[in-house]
Amino acid sequence: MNLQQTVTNSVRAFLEGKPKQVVVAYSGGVDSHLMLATVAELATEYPANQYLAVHVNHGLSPNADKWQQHCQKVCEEYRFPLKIQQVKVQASGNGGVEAAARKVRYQAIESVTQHKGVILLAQHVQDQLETVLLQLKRGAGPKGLSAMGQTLEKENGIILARPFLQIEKQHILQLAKHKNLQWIEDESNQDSRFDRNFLRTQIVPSLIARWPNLAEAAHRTAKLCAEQQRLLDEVNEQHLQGMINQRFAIDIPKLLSLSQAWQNQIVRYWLAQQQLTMPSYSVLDELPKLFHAKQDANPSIEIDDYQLRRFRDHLYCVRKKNVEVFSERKLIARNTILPNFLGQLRIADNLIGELTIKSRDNSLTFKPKAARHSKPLKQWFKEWNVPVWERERSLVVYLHEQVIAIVCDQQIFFADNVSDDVASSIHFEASPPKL
Ligand SMILES: Nc1ncnc2c1ncn2[C@@H]1O[C@H](COP(=O)(O)OP(=O)(O)OP(=O)(O)O)[C@@H](O)[C@H]1O
Repeated sequence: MNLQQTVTNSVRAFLEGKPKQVVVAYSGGVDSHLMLATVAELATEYPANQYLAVHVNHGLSPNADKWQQHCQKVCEEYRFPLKIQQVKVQASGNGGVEAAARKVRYQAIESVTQHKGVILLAQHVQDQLETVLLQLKRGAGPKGLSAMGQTLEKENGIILARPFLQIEKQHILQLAKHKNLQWIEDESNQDSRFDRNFLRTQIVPSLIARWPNLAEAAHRTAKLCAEQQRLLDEVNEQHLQGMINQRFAIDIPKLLSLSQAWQNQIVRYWLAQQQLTMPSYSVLDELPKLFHAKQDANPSIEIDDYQLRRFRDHLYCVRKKNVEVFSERKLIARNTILPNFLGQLRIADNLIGELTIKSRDNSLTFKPKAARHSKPLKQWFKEWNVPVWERERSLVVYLHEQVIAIVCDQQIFFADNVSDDVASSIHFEASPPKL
């Protein structure tokens, strides 16, 4: 098979099947330009798909606007629809500006991608080698060494795909030159203050000169680690299911009945299920103190933007900024992601624009459906055994001026006077999802 065919086939695999939205993450660099060119060529063969290119303008480089114009020009030539996403990058926490830019970039691209849509990213096998090396530098275990997967279906139903992950950078360059593509060079790629650039410009070339197959070998290691991690996660899942309550809190005595290594495994798996940053091993070492603190103590462990807390022999994970500023919002979309990990509301068309959600008002009296007597909300929380910090996170759903439901802690409660029609038009998915 020649190079052109290899590249075309690697992309084709993601365009086949049921019609879907195909989103090309287009930076203007050579890799994603070749991706765009390949998709543009194949699009006529798969006309039922919906196509879109997205360029994220981070505004970080003095050339950012020129790159944006370049991407607009190229997409016009291909007659390929393009969406420009302007973002603001605020460096904070681990990884500095690079990590912050990556995070907002993915969010910006996903925000224009539909459920079950595929985002095509143009990372290649040398990028994979760099990722494995960066993970080694962090002392990662099998999960980190799994590096980038070829396909990943995210919790929000969006698929991240990397068709070029087994393709050599030099082959991408060769084909791009052959096709006479005009791409931009990001000058910051040469800045070796960034770890990835340091590896790319100063380390990887000499490693590849000595071991030409190293990138492929690293990709194989990543795949093997991902496989091991999947096996481990199957067992983690079984353990976790046997020890979590309705609020996704871990039963501490059950956890402590396992070996230390499994305890660490399960806590890390549990946090990963909630999409939270992984704590370091030194933080995990603090857990026994939390587990064995006096019953009347209120201990907590701080990690980035969340806390681990113990409440009635259960381990809870709580966002530090407990109440996201959220005073009132009219629901104008069929799917609304609620703040504070409360979950997602799905609303039938007839109720869109009619419903409003507001933060909880303490004075509210609410009567859950099927309850016989109306009681203050406070009372319900007590009866449901909702920890104090979680009470702050509930939201009230209004239909016009009437309270019809309360979303609280992985559940939605409808008021008694709500008709079955209205109640069945609102679906609530808890977050994190029940596994
Ligand atoms: N500003 C951006 N807008 C849209 N997609 C982007 C942007 N930056 C990167 N991407 C996507 O993420 C992938 C990985 O990013 P990375 O920074 O490694 O690539 P790059 O070197 O900037 O560009 P390229 O891969 O196009 O040569 C890119 O291949 C591209 O698909």
